[in-house]
Amino acid sequence: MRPQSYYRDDSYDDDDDDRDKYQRADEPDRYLADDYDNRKKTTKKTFPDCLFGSSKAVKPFNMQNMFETEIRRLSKTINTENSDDEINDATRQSIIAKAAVHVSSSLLSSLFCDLNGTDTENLDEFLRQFQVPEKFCSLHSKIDCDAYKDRRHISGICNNLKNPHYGSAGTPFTRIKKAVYDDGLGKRRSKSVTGRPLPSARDCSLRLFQNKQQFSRSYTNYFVIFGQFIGHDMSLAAPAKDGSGKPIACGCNRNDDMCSNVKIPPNDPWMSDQKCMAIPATAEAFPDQICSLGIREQKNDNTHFIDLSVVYGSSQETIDNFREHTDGLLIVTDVTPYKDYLPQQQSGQSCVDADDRVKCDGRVMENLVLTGIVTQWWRFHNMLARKLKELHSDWSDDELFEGAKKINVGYFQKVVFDEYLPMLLGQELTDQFFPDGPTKYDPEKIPGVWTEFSTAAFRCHSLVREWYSRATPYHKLIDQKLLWDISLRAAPAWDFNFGGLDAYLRGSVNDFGYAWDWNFADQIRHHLFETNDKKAETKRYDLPAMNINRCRAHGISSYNVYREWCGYKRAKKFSDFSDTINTEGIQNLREVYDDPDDVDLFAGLNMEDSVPGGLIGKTSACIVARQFALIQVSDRFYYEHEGVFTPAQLQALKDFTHRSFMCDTVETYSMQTDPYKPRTPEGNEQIPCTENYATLNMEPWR
Ligand code: HEM
Ligand SMILES: [Ca+2]
Repeated sequence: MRPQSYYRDDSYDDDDDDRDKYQRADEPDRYLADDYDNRKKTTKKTFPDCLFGSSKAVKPFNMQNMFETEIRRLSKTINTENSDDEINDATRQSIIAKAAVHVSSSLLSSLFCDLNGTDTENLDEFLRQFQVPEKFCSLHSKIDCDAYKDRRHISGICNNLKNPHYGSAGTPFTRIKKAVYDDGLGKRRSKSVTGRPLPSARDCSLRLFQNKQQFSRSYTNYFVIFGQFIGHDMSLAAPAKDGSGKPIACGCNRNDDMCSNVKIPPNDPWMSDQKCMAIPATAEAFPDQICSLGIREQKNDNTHFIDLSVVYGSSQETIDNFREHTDGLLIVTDVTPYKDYLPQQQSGQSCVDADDRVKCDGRVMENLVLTGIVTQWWRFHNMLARKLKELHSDWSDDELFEGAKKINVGYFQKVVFDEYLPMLLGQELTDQFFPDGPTKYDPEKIPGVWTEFSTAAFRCHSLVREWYSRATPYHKLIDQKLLWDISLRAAPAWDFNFGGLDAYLRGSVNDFGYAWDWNFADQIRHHLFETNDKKAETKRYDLPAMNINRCRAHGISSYNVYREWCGYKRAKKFSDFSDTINTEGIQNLREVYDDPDDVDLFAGLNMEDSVPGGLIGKTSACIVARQFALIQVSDRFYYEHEGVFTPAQLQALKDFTHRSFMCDTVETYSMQTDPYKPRTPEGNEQIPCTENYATLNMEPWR
């Protein structure tokens, strides 16, 4: 039995004409960006009367003035709040981004007189006509890319020589479809197309999702967490910061656009002891990569490229802290006789289980398998730097560092594009989106990570399992831990009696992942980051609910819109979903949502059947395939694009097998040929690392 509604007791049987009952015939369909695009072509821009000639209208309009006044106002508030703190660059940036949003709103209120009731669909178009003055937006600044002609900049700038900022860290997520917000500007989508409130994201999660612990026999947990690692390379939604640059502390009573809290419905069987999940909003950003005004967008703190941001960071400051500054090496923690660990962070938050000396990177230590994967690429960097040093004893620290980084990123891209993606998408979609291997670099393409990709399509959270095995170097099972035991916790990594950190990596190539469906592990749906602290307002989180909530906060259109973008018909009634969702899934959706156009993207995607031959839902696969194709063609340094590697170097990267990489970077006696796939007695058996092993052939780099 699926749980009943915990939130809305007025849930009613859907009959497929509900939409018409609640929506006036002449009412614009606010949620359909495609319709918007079509209308735009045919209708002329019309603004309310009061735009011109009204006493309220600002005319002539001086953007620079409005900006300066707004920034002065905001800085003043900050100065009085934090008289001791220096205003640093990040703070200035955040003031300016805020000012942009404020100026947008005040400009709009004066031009449109009254935002309520205006045709909000035109706002974005209108605002985009104005550029933020140059001195307020660093993206205008001229950059000398000469030094980066043949190596990547740490922040991703100069990857595109024509538009140096494209794809760099701190630029906004781009979008497939125009944002839909309640007020047209940035307020989280909260209403059904019928006008009634949408159910709370937690309510959706409770009623839509289950936990049947369905395993997939086709991939390992290592494959699953590798996906998390890739996602974290491309995307880091910047958390909103307060005036002094500190992360926002959200409480359940706070109800402004800095927090995206999720309400807990009454009678929630798991969370009745908390009122909400308090969640900081994503920091706002200029709407495009050229500083126009416009409606709210979200900031990506990582480079959008696939360039191992999780390993090297996205800023000079970060990487400088982690470099040894001799021989191109990264700092490590020596745990002889085992392979090196990541360096100990000097500052930041403590891990949950540790005293104040052990700092925890919330992202790297999200789970210890992920920590292990980051460690593997860290170790590999140092292996490469040492090998390059053997070949080029005269190279400087910088040359060795950049050389090793380039090979590391190149090999990572090989694994992502040649191994991970074909398996995730299936051969059919891979052939469709990557027909002749990599396409030529195209500087006109904006290498943007789409908010729909990072907030929904690539949040493969239904694959996340409950229990995590530890295994010996001979792959004998030691024991299993709940996600909770290895999430933001350092101690198990130091537990060398049970194999230390690498025990989890070894376990992950033996464990299956969960299947793509609407089953989510209780560990992430009811117990994520659970704390025993009685005083904590948020005692635990629900990850699928957070995903749904994030979709709404990021102004993401409904699932229906993306179905259509992927070539399926836009559903007018729930049963029209039947080409992507089975009967039971459709029934689930019908019980929760008023209208097919209400279905949140994340929810819709996780009700879907998998793409034939692939491992994730049909629409997700379509979005993911297109996203990776876009990132590939807009990445000047993509490993097969001209000039990055010589043909012999490329061949060496291709010949270096994933299994040998595992043998090089994991403390293990043996490994299966394809670590993404479960070991089988024949075809994918685990064989000793001493057999059929060949490390990366460095001759072409001599
Ligand atoms: C143990 C497993 C995992 C945990 C505990 C976890 C947890 C989280 C959390 C807490 C967030 C932020 C949610 C929010 O505030 O909106 C997040 C975001 C995300 N997750 Fe996961 N995740 C896991 C596995 C995965 C996997 C397997 C994938 C993909 C293959 C994935 C892809 C993503 C992506 C793309 C984001 C957005 C990142 C951003 O833009 O900041 N995650 N995850
Ligand atoms: Ca990146």
